[in-house]
Amino acid sequence: MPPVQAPFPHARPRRLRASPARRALVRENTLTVDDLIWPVFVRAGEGIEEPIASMPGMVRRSIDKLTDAAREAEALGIPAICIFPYTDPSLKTADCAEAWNPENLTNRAIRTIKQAAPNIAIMTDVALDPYNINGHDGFVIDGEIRNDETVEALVKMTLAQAEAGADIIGPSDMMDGRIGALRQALESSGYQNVTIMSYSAKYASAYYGPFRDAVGASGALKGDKKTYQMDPGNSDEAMRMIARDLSEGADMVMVKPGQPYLDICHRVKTEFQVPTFAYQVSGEYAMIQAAAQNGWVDGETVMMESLLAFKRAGCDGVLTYFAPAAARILNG
Ligand SMILES: NCc1[nH]cc(CCC(=O)O)c1CC(=O)O
Repeated sequence: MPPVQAPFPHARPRRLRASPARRALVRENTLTVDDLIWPVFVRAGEGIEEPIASMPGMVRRSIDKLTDAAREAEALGIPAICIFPYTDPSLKTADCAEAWNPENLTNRAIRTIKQAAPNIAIMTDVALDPYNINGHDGFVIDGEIRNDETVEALVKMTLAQAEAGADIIGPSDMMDGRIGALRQALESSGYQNVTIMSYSAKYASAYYGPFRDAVGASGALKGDKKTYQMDPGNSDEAMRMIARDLSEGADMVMVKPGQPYLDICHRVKTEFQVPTFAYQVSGEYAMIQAAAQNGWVDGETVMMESLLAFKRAGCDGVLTYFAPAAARILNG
């Protein structure tokens, strides 16, 4: 039944907007610090915070500095960080062996942060691109992205991350069958409590450009990712990917990018009623920062509005480079 509304002037919708108190009482959705996951970039060295030109305000940190940042995020009440490595080009190979090296940057960062900030959950990225000489998320053999060989490598990568202490595994590779393979490997290796947040509906998007600079993959990438990431024109396909990943053992699902795909977020939550997340990706962040730096928009207000929109669309949380800035505002 549609909501009953008296005719004007008995109904004046503006009455409910007439003061901050009344607006607060009837607000349907709110953003809280509990909704935030902070993606961060780690690099080699010590004492380093290196600015990322295409993501104003974001830096690549050496492990010691990243650990300080994780402690600050924990103190702000941010529930999780997500670690992405900037891999030295000399460590990139066609067989991507660095991806499952127990001593790679990500795994060392996980161990150090676990000690220093035990209450923040650590999420990782599972895909081969930071380690791949050609910048792809999967193995390239004879010019083709190979699915099944890649899944075997992702299993090794995941087990190394779980061993290091990762709480949430984030497969972002879009290979077929990887969720089932990762879940089975985690179960049989004693990691029953490791959570999988699947990048289930990940689109082949130009909004990832600044991220590829941040992890040093832009120069390496040959071609595009359209044979594994989804076509931006598709919506039903996203529902099939979500259903597939849930049936293989994903605990949480993600839509990526975020703001241009809020319709997908809403469909996922409405059709599946499962923990649903969005990734406000690097290009979304860069666009807001660029406009704010030029004085064209009020950066803080646009940031908070963009994050609230994810809640309204039905998301349980959002991966956002704005997490600390938003948390500071929310904490007052
Ligand atoms: N598998 C890699 C990965 N994991 C997260 C992002 C993008 C994040 C962002 O743009 O902020 C990407 C880039 C890509 O698929 O090319």
